[in-house]
Amino acid sequence: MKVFFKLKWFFIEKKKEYIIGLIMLTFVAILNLLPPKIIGYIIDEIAAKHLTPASLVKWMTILVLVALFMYLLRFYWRLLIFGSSNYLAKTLREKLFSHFTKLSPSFYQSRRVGDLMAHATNDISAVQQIAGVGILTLFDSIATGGFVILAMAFTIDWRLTLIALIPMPFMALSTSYYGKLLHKRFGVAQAAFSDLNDKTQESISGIKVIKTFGQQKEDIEEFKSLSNSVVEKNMQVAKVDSLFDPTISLIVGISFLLSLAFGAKFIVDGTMTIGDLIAFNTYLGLLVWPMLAFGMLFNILERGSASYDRIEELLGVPMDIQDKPDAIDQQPKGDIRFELENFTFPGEQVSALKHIHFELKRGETLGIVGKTGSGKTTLLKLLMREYEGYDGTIHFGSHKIDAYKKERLKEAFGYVPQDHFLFSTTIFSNIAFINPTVEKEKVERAAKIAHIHEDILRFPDGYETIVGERGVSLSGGQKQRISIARALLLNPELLILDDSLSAVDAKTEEAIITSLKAERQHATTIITSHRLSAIEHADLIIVLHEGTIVEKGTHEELMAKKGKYYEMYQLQQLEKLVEKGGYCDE
Ligand SMILES: Nc1ncnc2c1ncn2[C@@H]1O[C@H](COP(=O)(O)OP(=O)(O)OP(=O)(O)O)[C@@H](O)[C@H]1O
Repeated sequence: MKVFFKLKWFFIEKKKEYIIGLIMLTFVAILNLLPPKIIGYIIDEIAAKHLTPASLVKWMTILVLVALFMYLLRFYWRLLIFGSSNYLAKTLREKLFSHFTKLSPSFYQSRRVGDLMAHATNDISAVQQIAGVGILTLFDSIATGGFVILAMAFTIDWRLTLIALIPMPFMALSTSYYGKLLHKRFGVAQAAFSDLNDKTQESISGIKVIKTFGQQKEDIEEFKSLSNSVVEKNMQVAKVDSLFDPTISLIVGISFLLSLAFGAKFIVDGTMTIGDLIAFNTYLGLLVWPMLAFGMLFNILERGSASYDRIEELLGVPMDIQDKPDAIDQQPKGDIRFELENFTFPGEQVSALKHIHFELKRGETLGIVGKTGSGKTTLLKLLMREYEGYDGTIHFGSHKIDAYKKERLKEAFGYVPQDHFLFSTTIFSNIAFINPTVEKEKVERAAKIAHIHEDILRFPDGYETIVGERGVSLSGGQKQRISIARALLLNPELLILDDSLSAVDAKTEEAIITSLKAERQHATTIITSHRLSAIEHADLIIVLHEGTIVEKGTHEELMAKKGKYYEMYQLQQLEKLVEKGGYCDE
């Protein structure tokens, strides 16, 4: 029942609908009492040979009118109560989705997508049940059941009512026991469903890899085994679920038996009429649903409460990085200054970055090179404030990055990540992602700087060509260049290319870099790369090794130093030479 209290905010919001709906349900419950009473009365009239055709027509008309009125009331309460429960599902879904969009990368690293999807579907529908069927069963088990019992006791016979109610405590005990069992098994079934969801999501996303390695059969087997596990766990739920109805029917049957035996005795004693016994038994029949509802209520509340707790737990996951109360509502502009002593990822022992000190003037280009795992992306993530908790400071313009509102800070970046992502929509919409109504000329201009315009014109529908699963397949280099165009469209204060030229050939790389230099003379650019040709032109180059800067300077300075950069340069020249078959055209 505590879950109703937890959902107080929703019931208050929808109080009008629930109050009107429950008033209608009360009317239905009261009107429900009339037919048995009328039928009992008619039978007694028949037995006493008092029934006239006129009174029969009168009672029949009343019965029909009662039925019609109940029909209308039942339609409207369903509309109000079940309609509101849909609204609860919609509100929770939106809250959850909006919260998901604000959570940090570390949250997504620790949670499985399949799990999150299961929460957003199964758990929400279990909570929705509380506000719909849950309210109905609560009302029916207490009010409808209560009215029927009162009608039996006060309008027919209180002795027989007490006798017929003897088996009831057993029902309360068994439903509560089944409820607990169900809660446990439902949790297990839910976990199995999450695993299956996860597997499906992973298999569909990784279908190319699965096919390439010819692992379809193994994948299908694994899927089958998870699917079987879901069925098996749900069977365990169904077993308990299936015990509910027979148990309740058995208890109701005992009630009928008792009422028939003792009712017959009371008729023989002359303390009860046949009509009364028939009316009593009809009431007892009306009691079956409230009793079933009582059992269902436990079930719905157990499931819904566990689901609501899980949803609340997710909604309670704090956004890792929050704005300060006096955060600056202004987009940062200007020089970038790193004075970072140490950064370690949450839960890790070893530092990912140490002693990172450099300054980049507005409009300059920074090149970051280093072996894989040397900390290039981590440095960028800190600059974009995806992680905090480091020793030192990072300035952007005249303030530290954490002094700005996060939204405003983000606006300053045009970030092209290593693992670029294109949506299954048109090329135009992919580039115009941040501003779908932008003019075509601007999109084309960005595409020209990223040297993808010509490629796009060659596609069947030009900029309207659909990419991804529903459309054309693009090469890695084309995808990278579309991602670059997307970032360029923002005309960002700081453009970040995180190894974003790795899949384009050397000539295209050079052309892109030349256009970027010409277009972005007054804005800052950071390029990380394994290939030195991508950063050779930079105003400042830093060489990272095991999370720390081992060299920094311009290309010429670093070459003159004959250190790590020089070694990398020589090695890459040699590689180029080998690729060309041993001839150097310089
Ligand atoms: N979220 C994380 N949690 C813990 N460790 C991480 C996390 N992200 C990266 N690391 C670790 O930090 C180190 C630096 O990783 P980073 O991605 O910055 O390297 P990189 O230089 O960008 O490599 P690459 O060139 O392969 O992209 C690596 O050892 C990596 O395993």
